[in-house]
Amino acid sequence: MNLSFLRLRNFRNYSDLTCRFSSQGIHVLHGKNAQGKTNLIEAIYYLSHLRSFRTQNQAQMITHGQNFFHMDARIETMRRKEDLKVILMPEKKHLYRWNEPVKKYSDFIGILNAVLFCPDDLMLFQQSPKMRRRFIDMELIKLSRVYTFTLNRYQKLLRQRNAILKNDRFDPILLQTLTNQMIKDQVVILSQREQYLKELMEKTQKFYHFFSKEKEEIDAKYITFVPMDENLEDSIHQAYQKHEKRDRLTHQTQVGIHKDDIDFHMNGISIKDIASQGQKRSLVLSMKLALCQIIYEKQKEYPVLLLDDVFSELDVSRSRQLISILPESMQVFISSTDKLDRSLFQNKDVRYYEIIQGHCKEESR
Ligand SMILES: Nc1ncnc2c1ncn2[C@@H]1O[C@H](COP(=O)(O)OP(=O)(O)OP(=O)(O)O)[C@@H](O)[C@H]1O
Repeated sequence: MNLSFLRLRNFRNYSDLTCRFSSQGIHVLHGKNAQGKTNLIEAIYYLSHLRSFRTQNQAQMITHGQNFFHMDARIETMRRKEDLKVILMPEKKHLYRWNEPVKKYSDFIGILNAVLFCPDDLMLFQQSPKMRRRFIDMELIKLSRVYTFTLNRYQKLLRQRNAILKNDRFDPILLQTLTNQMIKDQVVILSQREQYLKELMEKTQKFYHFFSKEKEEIDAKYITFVPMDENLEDSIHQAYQKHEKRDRLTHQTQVGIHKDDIDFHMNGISIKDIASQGQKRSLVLSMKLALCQIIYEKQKEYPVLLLDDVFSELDVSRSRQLISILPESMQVFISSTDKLDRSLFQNKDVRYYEIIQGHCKEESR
């Protein structure tokens, strides 16, 4: 999969930018600080996820003094071409595929499948459990329609259940009906989350060893409120029965997958307590490469890989290792303040784009 064309209007410091990219190879976006390199990476990420990795407030992405942004993109996959358009106004978002409006975000997310590494990813281990659940959900949403549907329904039911619990004179039959559906949904969500994490970590471990040459055992445990075994559904039922009194007292659903967490560990010790910044960086990069591999195995083509400022803290040997394991057929965007010497890329196909104050100029090869 690749992004072959991008036009941005009123997006951050790009008033009107048109770019064409080759279908594979490494695209180096280089330039001084505050010129718009990360803004460009953010725009591509946004087209894939309909959210930014830098802000919750999407209106911040609209150029100061304007009241909308406009993105047009051409995505090419092995099977088809896609024309995508997003128009964002402070209160509204309009999505189009081949100029036809797209009503549901879930029908748009993942048409462009982009995987991002950015320096803030290193916070994953320190952040709240919510961010670690999101780390899994963001990818499963793109990989499985059943997961997306089930997770959306679960979240809706959870809101309804909490609303019912806030009313002292609620209908117990309605509460039980909602609870039963939530239990079934959690069986699906838990199974998919656990399976995905297992696959991700198996692949991560291999990348980590190759990439960093370190011998540590890397793993992750999915932490939930019930044992993950063949009696999963019964165990969830029992947990809900056990907590029903507390749920009523606190007017909140006390147990469920909305409280789960992931414990990443190295040689059996929690990453947040033991790993150096360099080890965390190698690990997160390995997870991103593992994810690209999972996507390739499921969809028979690589996602677009976005590496924001990846080399600033990597030593030369790790930088070379990283470049050497990037698959030839994957389209990669790398932002950097340095122009990154061609020799770093060995024999890889590399193109340079200079970013200066919201303009992007491809350099002749
Ligand atoms: N909504 C906006 N409207 C106009 N300009 C904006 C907006 N948001 C950010 N900018 C501008 O974008 C620039 C920052 O761009 P970006 O974060 O892409 O920098 P960068 O090239 O990645 O720099 P660095 O190497 O320092 O990370 C700043 O000049 C900032 O003022």
